[in-house]
Amino acid sequence: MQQCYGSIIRRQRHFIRCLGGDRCNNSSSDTLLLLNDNTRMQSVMSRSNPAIEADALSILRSISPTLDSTKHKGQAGKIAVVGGCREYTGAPYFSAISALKIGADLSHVICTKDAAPVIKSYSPELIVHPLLEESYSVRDEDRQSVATVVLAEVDKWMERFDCLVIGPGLGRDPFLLDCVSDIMKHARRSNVPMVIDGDGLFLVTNRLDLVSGYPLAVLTPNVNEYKRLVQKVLNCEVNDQDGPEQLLSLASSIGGVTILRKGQSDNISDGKEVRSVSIFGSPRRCGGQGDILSGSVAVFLAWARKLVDKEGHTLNPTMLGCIAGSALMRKAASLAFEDKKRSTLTTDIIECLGRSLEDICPVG
Ligand SMILES: NC(=O)C1=CN([C@@H]2O[C@H](COP(=O)(O)OP(=O)(O)OC[C@H]3O[C@@H](n4cnc5c(N)ncnc54)[C@H](O)[C@@H]3O)[C@@H](O)[C@H]2O)[C@@H](O)CC1
Ligand SMILES: Nc1ncnc2c1ncn2[C@@H]1O[C@H](COP(=O)(O)OP(=O)(O)OP(=O)(O)O)[C@@H](O)[C@H]1O
Ligand SMILES: [Mg+2]
Repeated sequence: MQQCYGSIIRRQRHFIRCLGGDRCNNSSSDTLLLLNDNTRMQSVMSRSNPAIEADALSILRSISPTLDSTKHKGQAGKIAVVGGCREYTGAPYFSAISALKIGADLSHVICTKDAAPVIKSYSPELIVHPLLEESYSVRDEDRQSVATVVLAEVDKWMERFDCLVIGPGLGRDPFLLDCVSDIMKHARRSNVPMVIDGDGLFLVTNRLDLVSGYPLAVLTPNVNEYKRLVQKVLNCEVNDQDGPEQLLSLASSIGGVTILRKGQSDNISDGKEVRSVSIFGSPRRCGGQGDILSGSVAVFLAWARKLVDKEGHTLNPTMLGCIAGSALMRKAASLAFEDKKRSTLTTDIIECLGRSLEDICPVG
């Protein structure tokens, strides 16, 4: 193990030299620190996270489309968030509005009938479909017919979506989750990429067949969601000593889906490679930041799919989408925190998405 870390540390040192950063070796924590051009200290590697740091800013720049007058509405992406129920209306809003603020042309929300008027009232920019139903509003004998209607309505739109986000604020009602399982099967048949988060991960952890072997599926677990996935799929506990190896093995065991494990560093694997994004970030842990991330990954994944052949990237578009989405979310969180400190909220971070993107990838 010691030898293995030695070689990883040598590789990381080489990588840091390639980045042109100043290096200092903090022997007490055994962590390499990089001073970037803003003199922001970034912990790029530690023994608990020996994954290769992605060149996230270059990736973000290379997959963001140019803005020019020849383009028509829709070319920069049409995203749909499947989520929003009686309890949660904030999460799908955060995800869908983030997609728009980053540059998607259209952002839909497919939610329960009760949640729709609330989500519509947050923003006129979102296209809100009051389609889903929870058990309490459907009689047992009507379930089959209601499920058929839900699926038919979503199917009318399916081919128009460049990416679905499944799960922010979806809730865990069994009837609703059955309908969402059907939506996921249809999305898969139509080759529509899916970012799965929040209660979508609760669903998928119990129904791995929904994503297993689908290379356009991205799972974005937080600490709890990751723990449940590891227990279910690998039949063991999370092992942070071998974090990247375990992540790689998890992604490969689910048939090559891409997993973005959120945390102090975001670690990303498609079962073949592991990359980490450690730049920027904020110490504020208010709820809703994962929802911003899901909308952000959906947009960058849609863009990466369109550009990946032209740019000659070696990483697949799901990895690129995760890396870019993570970097942007963390940059926006750091800007919001600079301004709002302890009172930083998710809405403040959303307001910083545009400036963050402009700092990294100016319009021209
Ligand atoms: N403003 C909002 O509307 C927000 C909504 N969120 C949504 O909240 C939901 C839960 O996400 P968390 O990150 O809190 O998930 P976690 O898995 O971290 O859940 C938190 C705790 O609540 C329990 N729990 C939640 N719902 C349960 C249920 N129906 N039955 C039994 N136990 C339940 C979990 O087991 C866990 O102990 C997701 O749909 C998520 O998208 C979050 O994204 C935060 C912001
Ligand atoms: N300790 C940390 N330091 C820096 N950034 C972090 C830390 N933990 C999480 N993040 C960042 O915050 C974002 C959201 O991660 P988090 O774990 O809060 O998701 P979540 O629990 O699903 O959020 P939500 O409340 O939206 O459900 C990720 O992009 C991640 O990079
Ligand atoms: Mg979450």
